[in-house]
Amino acid sequence: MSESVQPTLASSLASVAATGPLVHSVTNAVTVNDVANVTLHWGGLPVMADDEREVAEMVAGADALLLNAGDVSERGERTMVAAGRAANDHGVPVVLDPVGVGATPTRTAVAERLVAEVDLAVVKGNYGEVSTLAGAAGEVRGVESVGEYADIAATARACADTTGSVVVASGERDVIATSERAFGVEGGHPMLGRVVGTGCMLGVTLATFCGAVADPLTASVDAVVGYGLAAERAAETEYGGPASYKIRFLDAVAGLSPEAVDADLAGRVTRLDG
Ligand SMILES: Nc1ncnc2c1ncn2[C@@H]1O[C@H](COP(=O)(O)OP(=O)(O)OP(=O)(O)O)[C@@H](O)[C@H]1O
Ligand SMILES: Cc1ncsc1CCO
Repeated sequence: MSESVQPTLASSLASVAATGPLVHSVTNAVTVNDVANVTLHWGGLPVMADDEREVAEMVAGADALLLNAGDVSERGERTMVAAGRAANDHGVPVVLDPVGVGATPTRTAVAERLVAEVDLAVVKGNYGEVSTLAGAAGEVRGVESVGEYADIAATARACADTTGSVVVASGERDVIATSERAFGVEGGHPMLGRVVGTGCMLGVTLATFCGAVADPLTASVDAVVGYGLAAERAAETEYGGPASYKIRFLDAVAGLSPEAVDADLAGRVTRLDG
């Protein structure tokens, strides 16, 4: 049995526009500029503070926190734990992107510590990362998911159970889960898979929506649907390859105003069994 869920993207975009959420990202050096720009293009305000002395002060005034574990270091781990705890103290929603968890024991230990010590609103990973956090067999090489995932819906629900958060599992088809329910989201474009950092940009997109929309599941569904829509609009332009596609994608995000969103997004989000 499956049922459709109607996304509320226009309403969430209007909330982001009205709030202009300050999104504090503790993130990796590879994709930091793309993460900052996509935050701004959604209508949020990016800040990348990552000094251990400053993060608690900065997050106190933020609307959402992204913890992206793409750069593991002892200092980075301490910074993320401090930022996460401060966010919890101030009721600021936290999105965790456990980049590369499962690739090395060190990355896995850092991600597991963050899950244990920080209350998370959303965890976003590719299929391999989500499977690793769920305790299922996941295959992560570097930061890429490489394995076969027969029942990612059930695995994402198990991950939601383990982490106590909404889980977004990215791949050819994104899956969004709580411990009770899982949804599949149609849309997006294969070009996203050819650009480094589209997972990181999805993570901060989730944080931006969480900074303006109170319910993390609603924020996640609308963020993933909006991300996919922007990817499709970018693909309709005349891009020359992955590099220019990324620029078109950022432009498409900036162009997605509430008025510019198709009314009919029905059928994109489907309840999954499992
Ligand atoms: N083949 C595909 N078709 C459609 N969308 C895709 C495809 N591959 C990836 N995507 C989209 O790209 C985005 C990033 O997902 P992906 O699983 O590649 O993240 P990731 O491995 O964490 O990325 P990165 O490490 O480069 O930041 C998601 O929105 C996902 O839906
Ligand atoms: C390639 C890479 N390595 C660490 S973080 C990162 C960015 C994509 O996740």
